[in-house]
Amino acid sequence: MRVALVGLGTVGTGVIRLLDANRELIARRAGRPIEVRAVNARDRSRDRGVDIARFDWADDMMELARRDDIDVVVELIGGSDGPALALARAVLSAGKPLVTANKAMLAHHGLSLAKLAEQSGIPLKYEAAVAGGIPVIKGLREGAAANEISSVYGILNGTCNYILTTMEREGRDFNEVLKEAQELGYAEADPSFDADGIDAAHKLSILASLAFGTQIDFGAVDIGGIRSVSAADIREAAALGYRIRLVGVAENRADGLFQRVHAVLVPMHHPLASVEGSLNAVLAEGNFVGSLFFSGRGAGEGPTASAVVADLIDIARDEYGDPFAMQVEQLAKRPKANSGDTIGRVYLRFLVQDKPGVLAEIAAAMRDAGVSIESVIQRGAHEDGAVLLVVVTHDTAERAIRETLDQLAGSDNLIAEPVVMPILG
Ligand SMILES: NC(=O)C1=CN([C@@H]2O[C@H](COP(=O)(O)OP(=O)(O)OC[C@H]3O[C@@H](n4cnc5c(N)ncnc54)[C@H](O)[C@@H]3O)[C@@H](O)[C@H]2O)C=CC1
Ligand SMILES: N[C@@H](CC=O)C(=O)O
Ligand code: NA
Repeated sequence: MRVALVGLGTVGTGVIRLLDANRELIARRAGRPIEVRAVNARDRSRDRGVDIARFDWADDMMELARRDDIDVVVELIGGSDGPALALARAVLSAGKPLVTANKAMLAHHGLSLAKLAEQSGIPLKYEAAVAGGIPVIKGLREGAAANEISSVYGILNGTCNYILTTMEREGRDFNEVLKEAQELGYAEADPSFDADGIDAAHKLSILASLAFGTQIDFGAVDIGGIRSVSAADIREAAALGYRIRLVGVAENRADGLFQRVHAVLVPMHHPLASVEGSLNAVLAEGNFVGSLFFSGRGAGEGPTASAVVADLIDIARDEYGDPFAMQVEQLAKRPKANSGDTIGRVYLRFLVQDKPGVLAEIAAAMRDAGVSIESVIQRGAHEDGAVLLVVVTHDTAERAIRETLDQLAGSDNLIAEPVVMPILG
């Protein structure tokens, strides 16, 4: 099977290395050899540590869609629109199979691309796009296909998980650890997609569609990131028996689809608490299978290449079906659920003035909103006479937390925006 690779960065070079290293095994498993025939990237001469001189260099990536000597195109450029989308459309319209790791493109255009694939009766495969090397697309699309799935959630961004767990273990600074994650090849070209939760939201919207049989609705994901999580939050959470993780949650609720990415407190005994570094994990609840837990490396060269090549092997074996497990027209359109109804315990961290009446003001705002307090921790002088105040609530509706914060907005006693993190489980 003759492959064209477009994009020769972390993932593209990983695919070349993997196909070189496991050539014989892959040929036996795929039933035929899989070989890279042509490549294209922005820079032809960059030293990538792999020999690309043995492949045809395509000056124009779009020609790859039309070439008779190419059976499959692999898009590893990235970006939701621009050249990646133009290439994907051209490849599928030409009736050629496409493999992509591009979750941004799928979150925005997955359904129209799946329609093109359907029309041509050819595969659109994207295992690498969600949770890197973990076969979660295959797991949900095939393994759990018999189930009604009510929720799917987990750690979907390796960069954020690497940052949070390194900050936790080594007490190091956010920016320094982010730089390291970039050097390790985990981060997106624009790392704010990682830190601000957008990448995890892309993946969550794809997972939700696959799990629930609904249309991808990236615009309906509530998105938060990890920039506001401080070393103090990590310490306070640990003292309370929790770890902080960026988690994406999707639930198929009676009133609609709930999709959210946010930093949460995870109890130490919860399976997500032991997910460290660039590992990802996904949990799903099926009505017959029960709980499923998938874990493995969510980012980086090797794991991502592993998922891309698994897709190529499926195509070589002629094993594929509808990209989102059913025909696009069968996917239901659901409204966004009302998140105000979400019930749970919440961690609130305030940085306040060290003066009488501050605690009373916060407690009054909570009382007025009907929020019941489980515990309060006040840590002496923090910085410049400020005091750190951590409040953990009993089960409470999210709208009551919003009311509390609205009431406190603009208070002279608050030195910084309060940090709010739900407590999982
Ligand atoms: N790095 C990772 O751990 C993972 C990455 N992904 C996805 O895989 C894709 C590739 O990611 P990386 O390899 O990390 O990115 P990268 O930035 O290392 O490589 C991107 C490659 O695309 C090429 N490129 C960019 N714009 C181009 C253009 N206009 N024309 C031709 N070539 C162009 C660059 O020259 C480079 O070779 C992205 O969609 C990313 O979101 C998915 C899972 C994990
Ligand atoms: N930037 C992403 C790469 C994999 O999808 C991440 O950190 O998870
Ligand atoms: Na995957």
